[in-house]
Amino acid sequence: MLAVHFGAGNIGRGFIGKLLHDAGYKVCFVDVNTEIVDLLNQRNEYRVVLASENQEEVVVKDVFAINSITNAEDVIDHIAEADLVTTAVGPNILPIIADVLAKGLQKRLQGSKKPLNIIACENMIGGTTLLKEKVYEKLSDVEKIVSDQSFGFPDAAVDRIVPNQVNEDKLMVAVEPFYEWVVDQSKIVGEIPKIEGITFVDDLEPFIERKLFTVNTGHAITAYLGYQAGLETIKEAMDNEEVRSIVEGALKESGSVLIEKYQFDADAHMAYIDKIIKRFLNPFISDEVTRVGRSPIRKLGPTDRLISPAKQFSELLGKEPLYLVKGIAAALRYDYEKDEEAVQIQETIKQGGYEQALRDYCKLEKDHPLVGQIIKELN
Ligand SMILES: NC(=O)c1ccc[n+]([C@@H]2O[C@H](COP(=O)([O-])OP(=O)(O)OC[C@H]3O[C@@H](n4cnc5c(N)ncnc54)[C@H](O)[C@@H]3O)[C@@H](O)[C@H]2O)c1
Ligand SMILES: O=P(O)(O)OC[C@@H](O)[C@@H](O)[C@H](O)[C@H](O)CO
Repeated sequence: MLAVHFGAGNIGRGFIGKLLHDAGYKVCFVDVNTEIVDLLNQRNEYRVVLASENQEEVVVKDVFAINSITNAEDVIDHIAEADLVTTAVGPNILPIIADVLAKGLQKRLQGSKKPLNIIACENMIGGTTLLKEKVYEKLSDVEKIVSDQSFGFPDAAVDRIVPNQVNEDKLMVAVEPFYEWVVDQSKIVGEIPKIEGITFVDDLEPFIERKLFTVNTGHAITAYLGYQAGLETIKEAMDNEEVRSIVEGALKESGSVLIEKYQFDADAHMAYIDKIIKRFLNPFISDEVTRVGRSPIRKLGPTDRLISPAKQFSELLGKEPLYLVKGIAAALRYDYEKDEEAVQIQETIKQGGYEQALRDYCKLEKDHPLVGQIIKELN
């Protein structure tokens, strides 16, 4: 069995590639990073180390890689033959890979009639759906009709903290022990792939919102407050009492939305929050606040981890989200100069003030109650 996986980065190698290998797939990584592609082809294996007391290590074998910039035709040929396609490239890159993916699917339609599932493993609501839209923009009307029968585009939620890291062995990747991969079963075509570690569900929405509005809401707020306090890592930020109490407050707020909306058991959800906070405090992981805070325009988007739970708290529960607002304010203050999106937000604020940034990036109009609350917090 062949799996084509776009993105041989932290999650690609440290999580998805490993699970696919364990399930018996030969993994073909597609990336634009020449050094990583060459190393994968020289060794055909890499190490994954668990960031825990025992530092257990496994070797992921039977892998190779293709550079999609210099070797797009090869990527297309492999998609035409693949049994599964997955991605972990980052939400902003999905529209870019859509081109080569569409060409691979077009080629496949000329030959094999084997069904194929494509799963985007990105931190966003509807990642695979977005990828499908971008792919379909490149197909003819007839190809779209055949594709509807042959190709499945299930959305997914993925959870495993894999920090940026510099290791002597450039292919090695250290990952936290915990992981969760949930896939929307209703959109699968053909047989359900047998991959240990994937939970297939009929309704993904509660799972993706629970993950994004707990793990990623808490993570982002820790990062932005930590940055503001001059701290470098997520653990350092969580060790700061003030940061921690704001993060805990924000997770109670997003939690009350999730409990109300999906009828989650309140005690079980509090246990889920506790577990996540412990993961942020993992002493074997050093995760920079600038990685976790990366791309603040994306993170301040209307359906993402900060604005969506705050809006739902305000609109669904009719209350003011005190702690989520503090997190949003910290995100708007994030001025890390090596992050292009942070620089762009600061420029917008300089030109048009906070109201303009809230309108442009968060899609919050002036009369939304959150706008006044966020600006009050910023002032
Ligand atoms: N790291 C984590 O803790 C974590 C956990 C869960 C989900 N995620 C999600 O997984 C995705 C990847 O995150 P990551 O942390 O692995 O990032 P990363 O930067 O380590 O990996 C991304 C990889 O994509 C490659 N890439 C960039 N453009 C490409 C292109 N056009 N074609 C093919 N490959 C391309 C990069 O070279 C890089 O190797 C993101 O959506 C992220 O939100 C990350
Ligand atoms: O990947 P991002 O930029 O959407 O978010 C940064 C981190 O919060 C994220 O990568 C987490 O480590 C991950 O989502 C844990 O499952």
